[in-house]
Amino acid sequence: MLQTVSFFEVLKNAGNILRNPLPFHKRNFEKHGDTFRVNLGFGNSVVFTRDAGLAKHMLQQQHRNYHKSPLQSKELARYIGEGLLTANGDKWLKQRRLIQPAFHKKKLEMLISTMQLVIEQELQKIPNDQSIAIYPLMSDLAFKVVAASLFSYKGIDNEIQRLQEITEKAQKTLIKEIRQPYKKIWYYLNGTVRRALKDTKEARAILHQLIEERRKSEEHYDDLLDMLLQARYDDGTDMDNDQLIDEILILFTAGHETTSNALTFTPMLLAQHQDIQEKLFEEQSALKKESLGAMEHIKKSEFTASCIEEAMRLYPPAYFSDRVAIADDRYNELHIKKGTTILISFFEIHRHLNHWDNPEEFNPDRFSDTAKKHADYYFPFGAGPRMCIGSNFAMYEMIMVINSLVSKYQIKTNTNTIAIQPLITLKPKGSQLSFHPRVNVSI
Ligand code: HEM
Repeated sequence: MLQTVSFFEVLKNAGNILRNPLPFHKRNFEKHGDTFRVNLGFGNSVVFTRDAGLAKHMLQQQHRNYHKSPLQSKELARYIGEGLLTANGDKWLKQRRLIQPAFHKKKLEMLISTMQLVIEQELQKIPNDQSIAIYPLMSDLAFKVVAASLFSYKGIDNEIQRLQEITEKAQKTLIKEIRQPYKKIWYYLNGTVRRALKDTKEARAILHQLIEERRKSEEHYDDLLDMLLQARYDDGTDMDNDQLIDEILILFTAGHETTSNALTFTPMLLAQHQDIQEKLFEEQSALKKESLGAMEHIKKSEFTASCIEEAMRLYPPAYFSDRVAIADDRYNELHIKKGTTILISFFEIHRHLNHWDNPEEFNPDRFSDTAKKHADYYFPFGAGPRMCIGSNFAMYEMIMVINSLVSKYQIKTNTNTIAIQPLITLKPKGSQLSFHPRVNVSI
């Protein structure tokens, strides 16, 4: 029988939970163990877990018995449609089979030069020797990398800019609705939701036009859009424009904020750990001498990968996920009734004393051999068949960004703490850093 946090306890802490639910989660895990129930009143409850075995059970071994909760399959789907991230069951499987090949490592290699170009352009916006908020810069960079990988965008900067504004606005509106459910009706009445949905229609119209132009074009771009247009279902048919637009909006949403969060937390941690930053710089200086091709360079940037992996352990951008049991199930002694919603805290699993020595410490060497050795309790990209389709894409992009930053600059900070904002993703709160050019570095 699971221990339960009462509805009274939830109400008493409502203000704090709204601001940052993580201390409430931690307190209750410490008090009630790795899995407990939270009573949400009116007959509703959610089970919280930081049991890595239960997480794998739901995401991997018994994944067919667990669907995404209405938070993703309904609320998020209202803005970005029904596709990879938001669909369940057969529809999800059909889309995953179709889209997966476009994210295969070999295909991604074709995107590397486009990604590198955008990254270099965006990083040029960093002023020397001044304190700047790095998050907005990384947010633009991450959006543009996905957009350029999809559309190779030449001459459509305005359209891409508008798509970014709309994607970001839809996410903000959804956060408001979720975090302040009692104001939900107000957001409908005062037009906030209507405006966001109207903008979404505009985004769909822009994408429709871009897709139609590409369908008519004789040129090959070898970008993600070409790959998605060429993809065929088992019966030989292709995606219609509506489905393609859903999937593109999903790639924008799933690949944008998560990546910008990790690309902010990693330099912040490096700024606070100068010795680790120096080790990274040395790895890069040595690799430069080898004059490798871009892909080979990424693959050999092992310490960079370890730093990013360790940053995502401490600050997983997707810090939780949830599933609903669609039939009764059992995990060890735990009976899981049909309809139970279970929230998995990746944040807590990544800091669990059973799995990590000194979990609060930033120590990239934990990942020195291979991240696979932690695969049973390390889930930055989820696990099982619904694991992030963009994990390689994201790792390549992040390695290129961090390599470029550390090779050119010494990154510094005035603070030894990192403040967080847990919203749909785990975002940094404040991201001031200063970038000091390294002397005698050829770039
Ligand atoms: C650091 C960056 C990223 C992180 C931490 C991340 C994390 C995750 C996680 C944890 C999931 C699984 C969610 C669940 O099971 O409930 C997921 C799914 C997904 N991610 Fe990512 N992601 C990142 C970047 C990307 C990028 C760059 C793309 C695409 C360009 C992408 C596209 C997707 C899609 C489409 C799904 C849904 C897959 C499915 O359900 O089949 N992600 N991501």
